[in-house]
Amino acid sequence: MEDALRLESVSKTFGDQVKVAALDQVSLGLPYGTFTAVMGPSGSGKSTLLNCASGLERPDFGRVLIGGQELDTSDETAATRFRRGRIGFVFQAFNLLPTLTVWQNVLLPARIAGTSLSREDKNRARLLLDRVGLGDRLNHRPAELSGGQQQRVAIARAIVNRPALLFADEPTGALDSVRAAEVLMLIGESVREFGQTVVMVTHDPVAAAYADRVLFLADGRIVDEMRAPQAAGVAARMAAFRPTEAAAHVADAAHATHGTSTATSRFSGKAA
Ligand SMILES: Nc1ncnc2c1ncn2[C@@H]1O[C@H](COP(=O)(O)OP(=O)(O)OP(=O)(O)O)[C@@H](O)[C@H]1O
Repeated sequence: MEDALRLESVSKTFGDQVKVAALDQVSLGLPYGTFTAVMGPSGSGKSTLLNCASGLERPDFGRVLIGGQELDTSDETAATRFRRGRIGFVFQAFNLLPTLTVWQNVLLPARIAGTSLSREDKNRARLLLDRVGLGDRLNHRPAELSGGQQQRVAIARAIVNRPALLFADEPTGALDSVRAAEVLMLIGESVREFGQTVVMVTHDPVAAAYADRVLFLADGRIVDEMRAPQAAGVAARMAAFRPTEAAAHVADAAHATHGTSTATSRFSGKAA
């Protein structure tokens, strides 16, 4: 079976005079029903990877295949139609519509796709919103919620609509550790129960440890990976990047308490 997501030698450069290779011939394959975390120092290309993989940004070179089909971003309307129903996003700017209530925001993707959620889906949406602590906020508008609450609405929306591929950029960034753990468990359940494929950018080794696999980026390349990651091992790997970066990520890892690394390094050289 083809992968849920494949990148073949994807490159993306920014800048005119001074060129920055945000992605440098990145190839990867993510099977269906897998949860992958993407980590790396600031500026290593994580967001660019997410943007190119989801068709929000067009690579300069290389191909992106979703469910075996090439994502063609030359026709924006066709690309949008292709993404709809297949791809979900949880980004830092939560993309909630301000005039709609929590409940309407969660149901919106199904309405846009012209399908309606079944009674069972709606029950599940209610349960999910209960589980993320928003069961009593269904009629509130985003402006009446905190940043963390808005983030949880965006995550519930992404899970309820079950896109085959879900891209999440720092989905737990605005949450305290208890809420973050709840959300990450929900994402993990969604991967296992519904075969969703999730790609999550994070700076937090504890969050990354919920994934099946961590990809480490440096200077636009995948320089390492870890399967069945554990927080302490991920934190140690992050600490091996540049000293300035390491300081920030070691701080992140202060609450990374359990386990040891199960790194399967395919690369012997230093990452940065
Ligand atoms: N639109 C843009 N124009 C110019 N340069 C860009 C643009 N987007 C990204 N870059 C550059 O490409 C490189 C990779 O950026 P990217 O945002 O993908 O990194 P990142 O790993 O997500 O960083 P962070 O962890 O700080 O969010 C950086 O050097 C960045 O400055």
